[in-house]
Formats: sequence, C-alpha cells, structure tokens
Amino acid sequence: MSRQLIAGNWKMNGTRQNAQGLAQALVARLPADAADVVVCPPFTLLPLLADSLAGTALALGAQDCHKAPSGAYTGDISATMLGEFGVSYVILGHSERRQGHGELDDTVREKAIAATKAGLTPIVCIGETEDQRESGDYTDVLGWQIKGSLPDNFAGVLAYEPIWAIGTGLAATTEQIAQTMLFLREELVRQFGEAGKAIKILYGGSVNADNAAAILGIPEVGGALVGGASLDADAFLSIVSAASAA
Ligand SMILES: O=C[C@H](O)COP(=O)(O)O
Repeated sequence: MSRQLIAGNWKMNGTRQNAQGLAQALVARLPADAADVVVCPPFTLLPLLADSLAGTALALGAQDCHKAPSGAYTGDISATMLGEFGVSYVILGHSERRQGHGELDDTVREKAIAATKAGLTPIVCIGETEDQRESGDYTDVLGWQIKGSLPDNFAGVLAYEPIWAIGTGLAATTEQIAQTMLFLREELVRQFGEAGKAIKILYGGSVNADNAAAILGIPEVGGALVGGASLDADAFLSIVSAASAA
C-alpha cells in the first residue's frame, strides 16, 4: 500500500503572522516516517510559505486554480502561477466552491487537466448532500461526479467528502465510510480500468485527532482532507501520526 496523504485545507483562514508559526510548528514536529503531508493555505500566504517550507518534508498546496494558463479572468489564479510558488497540490471542486460558486463537474475536470499540465497533483473533491444520502441516491451522485469531474488518464487524488460531515463535528461513521470507499473503488475501476486501482482516495469531513486512527485504518482510505483540525498544530500532527501508523 502506498503512503497515505494528509492534506490540510486552511480554507479562508490565516494571517502572515500565525501561518508562519503554524507551518514552523508542523515542520519541526513532523514524524520522520510520516505520510505525505501538505498544507493548502489561502493564495495570499503562498509566497511566505513557499519560502519557509522550501527544502522541508511539508508540501504546499492551493485551494483552487483556473482552467486556463493565463488570460482575462479577473480575480483568478492559474495552475502555472501556483507552480511558481512551489505549489505541488491543488484542491479542486470542493463543495464550498461547487455550492458557493456554482462550480460544475465540467469546470472541475478542465481545472484538473490544467493542474496536471502545470505539474501539480489535483485533489478532486466529490460528496453527497444529506438528502442524497438519506434518499439512497448518493451512489448515483458520486458515480456521476467521478464521471464528470475526473479527466481521462486522471493522475491525481480523489477526496470523498460527504457535505453533511464538513465542519459539523459529525464525521461519517466508519461503516458509512467503509461502504462508500468500496463503492468508489469499484466505480473508479469500472470507469478507468486497471488505472482506477491506483487512484488514492481521501476521506474528508470532521476528521480530528480522536477519530483519525479509526478512519485512516479503513480499507481503501488513502488519507484525509482535513479542514478545521488542520489549523491546530497538535491536532493536525496527531492525524499525521495516525496515518503513519495505519
Ligand atoms: O477540505 C476539508 C473539508 O471540507 C473538511 O473540513 P472539516 O475537517 O472542517 O470538516
């Protein structure tokens, strides 16, 4: 089994002052045999963290990119631009962008293509709403999201984040995660053939220091996409240690 990936999504949090302190605390205490670990701060902090993380085991990620390399797209940032700051991962299609900015599968797929072209690893997010989970339609929803959001020859990471578990403190149960992960793996193999077996699948949604070991020990879970708990060095490092042990 390949190393797990623990990705911290800082969302719209962090100032120059506290970001530097958090990054330094993580670098200083990152377990030597850790999983692959990446922090994804807001765009404004990338230059600062690119400098302080250079040459360390902590990778740098971003939270979005545009599908074009450059052009008249006010307010956007391209994958090529991110590459200039040592960014190696980019989160795409997070539900906060799908729901808050009307981002559709097609756009996510085009962004994933652009990210890969620029040498970045896309972390493409999918996930169902509470209603879709309760109605039992969630497998259809996830299957369509995979089909629509992942390009052919996808060379990235899939993040399964049930929307109802994000930021609620109520993670999906280990049974729900285990069942869904098996479904996702089958779907990846159905859509991508042999290559679908190698696509890493992260779980995201209220992962914390207390539940990380149980979640990361579930078969097919290849790591975690962590929101709130990634803003606290102790909590995030506990999750990283749980991954190392998984
Ligand atoms: O990208 C991270 C996810 O949205 C999870 O956020 P959370 O850990 O705060 O629930």
